[in-house]
Amino acid sequence: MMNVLNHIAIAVPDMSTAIAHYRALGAEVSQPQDLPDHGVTVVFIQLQNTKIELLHPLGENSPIAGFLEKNPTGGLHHLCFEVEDLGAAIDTLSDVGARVLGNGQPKIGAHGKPVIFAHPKDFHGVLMEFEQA
Ligand SMILES: CC[C@H](C(=O)O)C(=O)SCCNC(=O)CCNC(=O)[C@H](O)C(C)(C)COP(=O)(O)OP(=O)(O)OC[C@H]1O[C@@H](n2cnc3c(N)ncnc32)[C@H](O)[C@@H]1OP(=O)(O)O
Ligand SMILES: [Co+2]
Repeated sequence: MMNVLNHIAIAVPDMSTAIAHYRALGAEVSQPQDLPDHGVTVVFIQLQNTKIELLHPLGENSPIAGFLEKNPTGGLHHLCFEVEDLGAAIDTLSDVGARVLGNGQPKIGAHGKPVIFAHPKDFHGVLMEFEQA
């Protein structure tokens, strides 16, 4: 069901500073992408075996605003796994008692594919994102 780690997401209080840090390390950093439907601006750092997603709040009701209030210098925000069948993943999450966020309906993510999130309190303290492979 899940066998690829698509990205590791980090919430950052200042996107320009974060981009500069990763570029200084020689990382390949994408241009910022506003995702108003998700309340974030994202940047992807391409690695050989996965990606890092830098996240910054966008708009008034960003779902990551609370996280940055609690973690003002930023922090690891979520893991994103690719799954062959997102519908089956939703069913499995329900079977194991994990709440699927956003009324359980997939949304189109930064890669133009459907994604869902499972509540961190139901996954050992880790916010889990699942993206249709
Ligand atoms: C999809 C586009 C893009 C992509 O990759 O394509 C993205 O990844 S967009 C990423 C941004 N979108 C989301 O994160 C959507 C899902 N997230 C949410 O709905 C919220 O962030 C939620 C519900 C997980 C938390 O919201 P909020 O912090 O406002 O709620 P609470 O303060 O009530 O938090 C409840 C409880 O959970 C802890 N928490 C919050 N965020 C995280 C986290 N990222 N990792 C681990 N734990 C988290 C928070 O501290 C609270 O714990 P408590 O012990 O009760 O204080
Ligand atoms: Co993500």
